[in-house]
Amino acid sequence: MAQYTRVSGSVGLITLQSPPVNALSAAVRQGIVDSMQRALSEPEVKSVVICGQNGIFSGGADIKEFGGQMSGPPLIPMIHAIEAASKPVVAAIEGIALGGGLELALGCHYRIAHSKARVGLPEVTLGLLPGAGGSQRLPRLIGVPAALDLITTGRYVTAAEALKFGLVDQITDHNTVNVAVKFAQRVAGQPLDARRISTYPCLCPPDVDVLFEEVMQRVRRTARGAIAPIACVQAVRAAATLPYNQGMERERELMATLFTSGQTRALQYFFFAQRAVGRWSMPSGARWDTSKPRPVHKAAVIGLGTMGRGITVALAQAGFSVVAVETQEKQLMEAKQAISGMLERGAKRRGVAPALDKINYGCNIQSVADVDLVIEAVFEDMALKKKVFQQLSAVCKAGTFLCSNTSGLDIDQLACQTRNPELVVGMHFFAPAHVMKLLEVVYGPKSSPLAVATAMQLGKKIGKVSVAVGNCRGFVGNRMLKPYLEQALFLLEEGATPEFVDQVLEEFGFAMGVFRMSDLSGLDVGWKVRMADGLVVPNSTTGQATRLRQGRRYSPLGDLLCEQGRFGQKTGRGWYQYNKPGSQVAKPDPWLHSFLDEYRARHTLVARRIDHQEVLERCLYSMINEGFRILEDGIAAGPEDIDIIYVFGYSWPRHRGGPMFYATTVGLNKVLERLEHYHQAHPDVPSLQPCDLLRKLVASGSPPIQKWREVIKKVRSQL
Ligand SMILES: C[C@H](O)[C@H](C)C(=O)SCCNC(=O)CCNC(=O)[C@H](O)C(C)(C)COP(=O)([O-])OP(=O)([O-])OC[C@H]1O[C@@H](n2cnc3c(N)ncnc32)[C@H](O)[C@@H]1OP(=O)([O-])[O-]
Repeated sequence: MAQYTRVSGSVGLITLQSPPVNALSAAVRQGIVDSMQRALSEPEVKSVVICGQNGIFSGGADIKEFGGQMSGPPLIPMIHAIEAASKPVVAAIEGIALGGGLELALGCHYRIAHSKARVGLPEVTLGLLPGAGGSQRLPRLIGVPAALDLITTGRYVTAAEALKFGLVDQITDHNTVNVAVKFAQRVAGQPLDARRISTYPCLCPPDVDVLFEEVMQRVRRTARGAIAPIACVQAVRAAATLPYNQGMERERELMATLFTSGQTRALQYFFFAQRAVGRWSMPSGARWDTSKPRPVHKAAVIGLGTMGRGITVALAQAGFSVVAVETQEKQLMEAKQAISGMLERGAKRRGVAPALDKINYGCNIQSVADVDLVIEAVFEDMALKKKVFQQLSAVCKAGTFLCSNTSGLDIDQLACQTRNPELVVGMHFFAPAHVMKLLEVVYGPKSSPLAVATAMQLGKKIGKVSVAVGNCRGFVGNRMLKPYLEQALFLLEEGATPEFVDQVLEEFGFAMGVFRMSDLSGLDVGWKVRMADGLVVPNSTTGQATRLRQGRRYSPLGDLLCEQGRFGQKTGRGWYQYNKPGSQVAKPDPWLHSFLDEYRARHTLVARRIDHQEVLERCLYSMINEGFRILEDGIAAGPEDIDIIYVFGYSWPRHRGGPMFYATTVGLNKVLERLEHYHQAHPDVPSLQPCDLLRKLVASGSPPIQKWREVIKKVRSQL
């Protein structure tokens, strides 16, 4: 709701009251309409101030209302009435003014912001556009180029930048509401026509058509199939080319298209999923709100290879003191240089001083004796990691948390090497560790809720989206990646090419198809894991046996490439060819096509035409099926955990919500039916055999994804 009070005798103060972010729900909108009527009707009131409770102006329209029937006064006429008001209305912006919240402020005649406030129109991140006049008023106020930037990116701007844009009229370090009330008293009675933004001409730079073309090309290139960024450009173009009312009509049309699109539903689901993963729980019943973390002031990183360096930078940039240990002297010197460079570049981008003094380097593990938490990032070898955990357990002070950055090895085996296995968890970062947002926090059977809570909080403090998952081979992300990669290889055996498979997956929205991604991360990484698992039969040339492992279909294609030193970008040859080792531009390789033809001939495989649908269904449904197995095993507490992991860690297109949400858009019964179809065709591929949980969800009428946790709980209780 919104509270109306009269202050300083002549100022009507309207306070938005809907914690935690004063979202413009139906009740808040009704409160604003009622309060404005009172303010305009009371003769003593000469001007009005709108502010938000709890130091927050407004987080915008109430996203929770989008799924249902909209009720209460609509936003657009409410804002029009404020703009048309006969008394000056001043917005007092504290904390944040986002989306509809900023659009409300743009309807006011003046905007006063606190120096720490941030404003923005992030609707595009929800698959929408500023649909309450923002796409028409903002270009008129700050110009087309700046408006295009803010609306197509959804980025927030600081109060200082907003003042520079002319988006706010004044910023203050003092109590913003008091400053706004004084300001409102000062402007009372002054003419307002020149303060009604909708009446402003939309000033365009001379090359405006070129600008729109450039922005549209950039947006189309980076959108990866998302429709909202394109609609945002079209809406601003309407502001630049049409009178205000016609522009508003165009905004309404575009918004209506987006509002009913599957993409905004996926992005709204994703918005709340991002918040849901913070409310973690473990099968033991331990939860985020019952497990208090222990503060970490000083951390250590053991092993300064690529991952160790990124983790050290992430910790130092977040203000933690870090002891960075690398036993190899030469590696240590190279790491020191690399880390300093990453810190300096990062600091330059953010306009702050590099946190070089936060790090103490050493080559002796003794130097971590007094830290609160250690992250081990040595080579992905169990024997080596066990040795490190034994050393750490002997060296570290009592109570030190021991964490491993392993990407899939057994956390419990590492915990058993220590005096306090309850203080051991996995902290699985994604490369580059100082850039990628995702962190899988992996708990083993002995991990304590205290250790999980501490790792989750540390993840949040270093700017990561942390997801708590159980201990199993590959955890969640890499476990689901296995059937996805497997199907891609089988499709090559049956007639597809890497280019075609990648094209289908990139059109679906992945930043990189499976084969380009494999070349980037290095084919030898998986090869070494398969060798350790005894799956690789060197120099396997012909015969069915080479394509079966324990009765399961297996494709040795990746092994055969590695045996020829084709590790991907790092060797200049992989599934694609590259100009030279390390270059990133993938080009189709005729050698690989003839290699595939010979391989099929050797294994009496007849290539057949494979279409888009089959590539998508086999690669994605096998991954989704593994997702259901993970939920059934309790390794992930809910579908949101899996979807957040895949969007932030594996470039699953955000506008498709994530693998599990995508399954709901296809229809669980369709996913089940197609898996059954493919499993029938490939009975020696267990990852295509539909998971029981999927069958149970379909049998119970395919409940909405928000209801799956209840079904999972019931299914697991029957296990
Ligand atoms: C017409 C108009 O053009 C269009 C159509 C629109 O206006 S579309 C809407 C445009 N607005 C946005 O995109 C801003 C979305 N919000 C945020 O970016 C962030 O929330 C935040 C404001 C920067 C605060 O971050 P935080 O980290 O301090 O807390 P939090 O955990 O994120 O949020 C705290 C709690 O508030 C809930 N919440 C936040 N914003 C909300 C919103 N706009 N509607 C409903 N709930 C919201 C959130 O789910 C969480 O709930 P719970 O999990 O505790 O139950």
